[in-house]
Amino acid sequence: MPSLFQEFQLKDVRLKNRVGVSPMCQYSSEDGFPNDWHFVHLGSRAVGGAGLVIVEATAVSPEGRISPADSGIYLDEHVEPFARIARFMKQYGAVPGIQIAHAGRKASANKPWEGDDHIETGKGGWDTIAPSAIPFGGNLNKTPMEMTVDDIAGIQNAFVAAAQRSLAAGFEWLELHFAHGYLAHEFYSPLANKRTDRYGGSFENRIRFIMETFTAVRNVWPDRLPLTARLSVTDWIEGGVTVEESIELVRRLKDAGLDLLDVSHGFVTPDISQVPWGPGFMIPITSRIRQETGIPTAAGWMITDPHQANDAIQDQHTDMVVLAREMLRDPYWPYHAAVALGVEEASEILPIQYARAVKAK
Ligand SMILES: CC(=O)[C@H]1CCCN(Cc2ccccc2)C1
Repeated sequence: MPSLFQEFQLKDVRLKNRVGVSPMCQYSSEDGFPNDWHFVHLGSRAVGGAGLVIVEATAVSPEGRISPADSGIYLDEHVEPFARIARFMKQYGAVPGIQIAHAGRKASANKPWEGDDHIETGKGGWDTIAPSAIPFGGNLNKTPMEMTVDDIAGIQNAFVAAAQRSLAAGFEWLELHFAHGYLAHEFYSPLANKRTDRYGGSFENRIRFIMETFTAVRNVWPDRLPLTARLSVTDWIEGGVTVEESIELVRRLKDAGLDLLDVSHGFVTPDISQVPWGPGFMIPITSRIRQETGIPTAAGWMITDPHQANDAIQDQHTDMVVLAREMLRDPYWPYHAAVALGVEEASEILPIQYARAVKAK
């Protein structure tokens, strides 16, 4: 069986293959509620054969949404609509996952197709918060309010409550969003964090928010279920976070109970000129982190080809892959990959309703 289609056991959860659907913002909610769009968008990727489907960045508080249309799990009423989606995904063989997030200074923005820019406070937007009163820049140029230590504790409590609601909704895989220039990454990166208290300055201080938040969530998330994190392991920019620092952070998260790292990069400033874009460009860095920390990994970014994905796993560079845009192009990518890799009975990746018919020539 090709490596891509071998099962993957993580704690008490077993993925039927190594293909994950990356969390992808849909900007399609009202007051955070998932709806028929999310049910079809996520359900169809479970039907298409992915071993893991992760729900988009779901806000732990209303002001933690990137846009007013982001999904959220900051209300108890959010649980049941998400539970319906998680049940369906599980019924069709995908492990139901969810990413919980706070957008920090990148919050209060328009949808990408409506400008991707900040919305003025009082005109549909809201005041943003961050470790320091430093704007992201570009079209997200609102200056955030510097968080007090009480604000920090409040957001950490919101992450804990969001984790508890995620469990109640039936999710079995939780990913903390520590990447892409959102709140946790803003604390981690010297490019965004100029604090002079115990949450800023030294490496120890800059990782404090991440370590405290992770530990608080670990304490409420069952040990038998994977607790994972997506981390921007490099800012690519002088003065930003480095892979070397991130290896030390990952070691500490692993010691604190991290079960897998979803390796990502960048986006703490508008400058993406240093990013070495290209097919699978994050696989070598993922491999290094996996090697040097021993943490199971998910590799993402510009992975599109079945052989490319299979080789990354076969060659021990990562435990699994997470696909985003490729899954938008083709929800049935896992089935097509199985055919491409010569998996016997590839049609059985699909639900019973389809399998025989799909096999027939
Ligand atoms: C929530 C999150 O992490 C998402 C939001 C949308 C942009 N994503 C990052 C991204 C940037 C440029 C091209 C593709 C993807 C990050």
